[in-house]
Amino acid sequence: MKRAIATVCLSGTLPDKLEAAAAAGFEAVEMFENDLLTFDGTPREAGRLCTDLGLEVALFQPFRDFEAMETAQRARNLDRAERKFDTMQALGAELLLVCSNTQAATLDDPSRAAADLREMAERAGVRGLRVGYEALAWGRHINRWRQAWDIVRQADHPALGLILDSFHTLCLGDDLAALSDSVPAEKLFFLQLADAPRLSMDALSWSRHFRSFPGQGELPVADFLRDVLAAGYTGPISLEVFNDEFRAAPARRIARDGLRSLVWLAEQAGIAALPALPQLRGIEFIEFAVDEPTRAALGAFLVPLGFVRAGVHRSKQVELWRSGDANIVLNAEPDSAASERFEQHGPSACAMALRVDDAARAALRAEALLCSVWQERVGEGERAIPAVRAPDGTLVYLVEEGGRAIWEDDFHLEPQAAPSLGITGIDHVAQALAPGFLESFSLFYRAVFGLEPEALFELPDPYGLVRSRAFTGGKGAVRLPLNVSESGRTGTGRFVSALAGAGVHHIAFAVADAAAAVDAAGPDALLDIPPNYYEDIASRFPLDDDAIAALRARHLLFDSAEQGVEFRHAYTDAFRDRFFFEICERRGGYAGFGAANAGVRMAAQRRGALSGATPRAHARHTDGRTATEVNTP
Ligand SMILES: O=C(O)c1ccc(O)c(O)c1
Ligand SMILES: [Mg+2]
Repeated sequence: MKRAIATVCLSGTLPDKLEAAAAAGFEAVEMFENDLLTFDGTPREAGRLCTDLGLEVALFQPFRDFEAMETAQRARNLDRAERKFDTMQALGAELLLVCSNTQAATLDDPSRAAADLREMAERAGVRGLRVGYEALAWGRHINRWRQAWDIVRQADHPALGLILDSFHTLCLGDDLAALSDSVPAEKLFFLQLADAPRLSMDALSWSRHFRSFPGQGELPVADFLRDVLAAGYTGPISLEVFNDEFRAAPARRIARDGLRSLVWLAEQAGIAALPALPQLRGIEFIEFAVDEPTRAALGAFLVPLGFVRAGVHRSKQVELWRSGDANIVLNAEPDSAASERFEQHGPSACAMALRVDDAARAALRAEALLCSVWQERVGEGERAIPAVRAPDGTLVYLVEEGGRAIWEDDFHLEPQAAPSLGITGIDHVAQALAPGFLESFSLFYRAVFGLEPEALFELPDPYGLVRSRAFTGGKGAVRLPLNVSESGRTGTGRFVSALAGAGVHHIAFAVADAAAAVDAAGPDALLDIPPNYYEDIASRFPLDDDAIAALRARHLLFDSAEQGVEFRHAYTDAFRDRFFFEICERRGGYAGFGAANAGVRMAAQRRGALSGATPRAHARHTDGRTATEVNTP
């Protein structure tokens, strides 16, 4: 089955778009008329460009406002069609998309529409061309595929068929029920696919600005594809996405995301197999790129959370820091992926390791989904751990559970002090993304690791809104909230600009008892929360005075989904106004992230940043000792 992409999906000039589509591996394109109009060359030259790149022009579009007009306009429209047929023949495109008429002047007369389309198809057929009719969701009289099909059936011309577009059907809450009973396979001329987030707005604005690739949104596109294939469709599967961010992003990245979405969708629709999804067991470690001074500072910053240096790498300038069962790797090795990251971005998380059932199979799946798989050079006797590159270049290591822990192979482990905070592991890792990366990351985590999107939250930072959607998998073993802010002044926005890119913004450690953990960390380790917050908590939740007092005394934030399903959490200040840490306790299967508290947290962190205060957790150990000394009894 041919895979195609509409030129409108991609940024740049027509040659940029075509090169990106070909480089990603598409076999065909839909030529948008506007991309041809602005191309500095003839349609024949555009066609040759496609041929040279190995791309078929599977469709030319759109042809608008054609059918069911008054008589005078009808003649002009047919002339207009003839001119476009000339263009198509020069271009080497055989199929024209006619979208349903949106003009106020169009007649509500399906017979007229059928007669007009029949005449157009007759003229196309003479030239060996074909016409496909698509119902736009905002068409004046025709906005459902069933109406479009009634007209195509009535027109009854071999050069006229139906074009299906998942967005136009799914955005209206419609589906393809009865498609295979009503439409013969040879009348299905073309298939366009797009996903979108569920938004409540008019269909036209939604379609023109917020479409996304399958798997990046919330519409049941895989079901849609399955229904079209069940009806016997064998033509190209083509992506048609109008998206403000995609238009501005590098064409090659977007084209690759597009093909990744089709590879994944083929699996979802049951027409192709990929190596099975990994079983996710948790987050084994987070790795930070540091240099020597930053390593000491970050180590010291982690001490109040119970972290101690637990090991030193056998051959590299890498340390393992550990609190309970949570692992943080501080990598200062010159000439490594981490040092490259440090040079470009300063202190930042450069890798995350997921515990999986089968690392080799997970890597094969990632490769099948067009991800680059990376392998750091290893020393004698050290473990080779494959890593997949996330869309921002961060490495996602694949660590197999069972057998010897990687730490035993690669590190000289040091005897540890007893864990003082009761940290049981990494609860979640939140990433701040530059605008335009949310769709890329969503598809990456969903397709490669099977993480599923949770509800979307809008979090009020004092200086702008932050949009947040968490991806979770392995029954809560892996939780990754993704945050995006259009404003450069929010915590998320400042982090993204400081980092010149996306990255891990905070790491939450799971504890069994948040109150005990805060007590163990000490009164200054965690962020102050204003008293107003606790007045509000008292009004929102059925907590008694003692429970409120216990939260307030420890600056713990609280959330509850229902009786007994509760979340208690607390944050550090940000390390150098960059990333920060959280401890959290889940009770009764609480599955969220305390989104309602994010605004309070962001305001408190902003106060800290504006007052120029030394990060609290850091301040405890500015007594002249280095992080290593602090850890050495
Ligand atoms: O937004 C539009 O006008 C438009 C045009 C052509 C299409 O195929 C489509 O799905 C939408
Ligand atoms: Mg369309």
